[in-house]
Amino acid sequence: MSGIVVMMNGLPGAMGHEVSQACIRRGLTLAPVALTGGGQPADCQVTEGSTSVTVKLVGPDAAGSQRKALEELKKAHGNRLVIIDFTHPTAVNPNGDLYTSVGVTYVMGTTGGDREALMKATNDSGVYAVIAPNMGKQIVALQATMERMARDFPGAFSGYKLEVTESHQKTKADTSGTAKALVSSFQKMGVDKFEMDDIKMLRDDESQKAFGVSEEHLNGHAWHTYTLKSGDGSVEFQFKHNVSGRRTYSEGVADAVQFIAAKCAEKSKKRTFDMIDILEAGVMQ
Ligand SMILES: NC(=O)C1=CN([C@@H]2O[C@H](COP(=O)(O)OP(=O)(O)OC[C@H]3O[C@@H](n4cnc5c(N)ncnc54)[C@H](OP(=O)(O)O)[C@@H]3O)[C@@H](O)[C@H]2O)C=CC1
Ligand SMILES: O=C(O)C1=N[C@H](C(=O)O)C[C@H](O)C1
Repeated sequence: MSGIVVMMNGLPGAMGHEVSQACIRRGLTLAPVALTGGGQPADCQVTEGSTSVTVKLVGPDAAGSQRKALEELKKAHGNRLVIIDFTHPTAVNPNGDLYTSVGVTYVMGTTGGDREALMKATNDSGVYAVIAPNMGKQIVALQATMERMARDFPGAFSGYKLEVTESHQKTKADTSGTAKALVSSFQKMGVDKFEMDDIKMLRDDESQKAFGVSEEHLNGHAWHTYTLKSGDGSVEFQFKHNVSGRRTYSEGVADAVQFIAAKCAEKSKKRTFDMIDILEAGVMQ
């Protein structure tokens, strides 16, 4: 589908910039307005190659201004508009409610919040949406593999003890959504009692460096290690995915935007998707 316009909510944040640039590289049009958090400047500049866009930032302060910005974009671009959200865990549900009540297609990359409530609001509203805690192609493939393993071999790791450590930049507010998704598969494979609160989070420089993260990536990384040990300690499995920087996710977001715009255009009966659906559709670049 051509002529897609994306509204990048969460600019001028780290993912906001990465994703905007990926969308421009993909030939999508970046809307000159975006929703942001409190205390941000009036606008920001996104530059990719020879393209430079000044984006007006609409904060949550002025009542109704964020809704108005969405409604105006919807009026101007109709079904060619796709909203992208990489904001903050506390914004997941209010923003989801805003998108569904205005009736716009959206891609939610932000983690945290009440995921069940987000899914319910989205399914009930009938808007088209992609909701996923990780947009990196290979990590999505690992997630899909673990889901399949859990489906095909439930109990395969029964009696095993699980340990999960995830390290992210210290500004990350929540436990990794990706780690939670993988843990949910391991739980279905029968590991010993493991709660999401048992995920060990590293958020300080010293422990992150000891974990292997380089100085230059302390401000942007996502390192995950999942260790499964048999009851008698004689067998150990380890799964690891270490991402330094954020670029790998942004191409997946552009895939998600193109996928969901096409689903909306063809009036697909299924309306809510995750990244595994997109990987399975064979449209991740
Ligand atoms: N799905 C995926 O593949 C990935 C998901 N993520 C997730 O994306 C999210 C953002 O990460 P990152 O870019 O690193 O974070 P940043 O803190 O760099 O950026 C977040 C931005 O969102 C703004 N913001 C806060 N509240 C709102 C709101 N209500 N509406 C609009 N904007 C708001 C913040 O403004 P202010 O600072 O003023 O609050 C900030 O500019 C996190 O949840 C993270 O886990 C990250 C990488 C990959
Ligand atoms: O905040 C991040 O950086 C990331 N968040 C996502 C998560 O919570 O799993 C994806 C990735 O880990 C990067």
